Amino acid sequence: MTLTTSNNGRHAEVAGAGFAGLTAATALARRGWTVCVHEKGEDLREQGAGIVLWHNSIKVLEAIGAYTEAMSDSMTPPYYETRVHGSPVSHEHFDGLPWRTMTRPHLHRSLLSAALEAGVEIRSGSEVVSADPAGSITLASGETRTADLVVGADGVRSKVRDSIGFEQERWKSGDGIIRFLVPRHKDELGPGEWDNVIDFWNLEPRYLRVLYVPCNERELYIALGAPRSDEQGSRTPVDLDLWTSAFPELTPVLKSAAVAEDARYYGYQTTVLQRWTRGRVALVGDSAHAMCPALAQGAGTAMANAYTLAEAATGALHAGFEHALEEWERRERPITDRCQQRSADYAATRGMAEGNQFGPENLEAAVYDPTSLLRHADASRMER
Ligand SMILES: Cc1cc2nc3c(=O)[nH]c(=O)nc-3n(C[C@H](O)[C@H](O)[C@H](O)COP(=O)(O)OP(=O)(O)OC[C@H]3O[C@@H](n4cnc5c(N)ncnc54)[C@H](O)[C@@H]3O)c2cc1C
Ligand SMILES: Cc1ncc(C(=O)O)c(CO)c1O
Repeated sequence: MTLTTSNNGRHAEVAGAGFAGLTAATALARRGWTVCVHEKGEDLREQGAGIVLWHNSIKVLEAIGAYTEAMSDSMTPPYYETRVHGSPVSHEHFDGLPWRTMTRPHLHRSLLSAALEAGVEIRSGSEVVSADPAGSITLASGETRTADLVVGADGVRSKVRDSIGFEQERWKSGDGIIRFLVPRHKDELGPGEWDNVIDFWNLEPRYLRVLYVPCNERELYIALGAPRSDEQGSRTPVDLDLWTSAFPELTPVLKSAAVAEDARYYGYQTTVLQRWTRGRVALVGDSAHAMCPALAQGAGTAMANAYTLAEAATGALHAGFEHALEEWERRERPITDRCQQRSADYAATRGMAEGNQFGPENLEAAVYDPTSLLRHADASRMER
């Protein structure tokens, strides 16, 4: 079934069919835009493991028609637990704030269905090589396509961004992780609260960490953290003896991780741009603000910003279009900047190991509702 929306005469070209690109495309199409998404990969799918979403992106899923599918086959764990050297340090519940865990392929499929239902055209095997702020993109095939709005959602190595020459600072953190989706192994894990998210930290004699995130009854996301400089800890395939000696209680799931194909170590990285927009081009997601995952908000802020971009671009008058994009950045960016900075600080200090870190400041991005028409009025009331 395709939604019937009346065409508003505007056209968008989107680079990248990741979480940010699909969200922007769907939100635009539901507002009457014709939208073409270019994905350089031959397949429309998301690799990688699991993801934690919070209220901000859950609201976006609702607003773009992806909620029902995303909520099926996903879960809200009872608690977000933190343990250091095997001892519990916190059990967080977030006072009823909605949050959800799921696999990345599941989130991607849910967004893809919503995009197709909204009438978005998606071209796979179509790489964007450059963009022009006047409103066009050029593909690897040599074709140039014009648009009222160009969305650069082409990830951390964005060609839309780099072809235009957005000023940016990028840095790598000392830590990183190897991610896996493995079977739950609930029976073999023995008694315990295995439906919780459990962040297992070992800080002595060396930093090794396992973030345990159940995604549904069958699938478990685990992220194995170690410093880049630790050759043994960052090695793939993982060194099973090292990991089971550090986390013996997780032996059944670590055994599955050790035989996974395509395991890869991801070093944390941060990208901060001076501006997210230039002319008719707007960047969303990792192309604009790649962040360390400590607060689990990379995709959440990407989806929130993609949604509000669609809203701002739709409301913009033709003559004031570029100014409207600048205004969008001015309004929406501070929350993402603060979240990104906090995430980088936590990655540097490993401070999440203290537990009980999801207080009001760290949940700022999660609590935000990018779909609320009252949100700016709320924010200005709070500032006063
Ligand atoms: C280890 C780790 C754990 C994380 N955990 C969480 C979490 O729990 N919660 C959370 O919210 N976030 C998390 N994140 C962040 C999240 O994964 C990213 O922020 C999010 O995936 C960014 O989405 P995106 O669409 O901007 O980019 P991407 O997912 O990178 O998508 C970009 C897409 O564009 C395509 N592409 C690239 N170049 C081109 C081109 N030139 N032309 C056409 N297509 C192109 C790519 O193939 C890809 O499909 C985590 C990140 C990491 C590294
Ligand atoms: C949900 C989540 N939180 C925190 C981290 C993190 O590394 O700090 C990661 C990746 O390991 C996550 O996937």
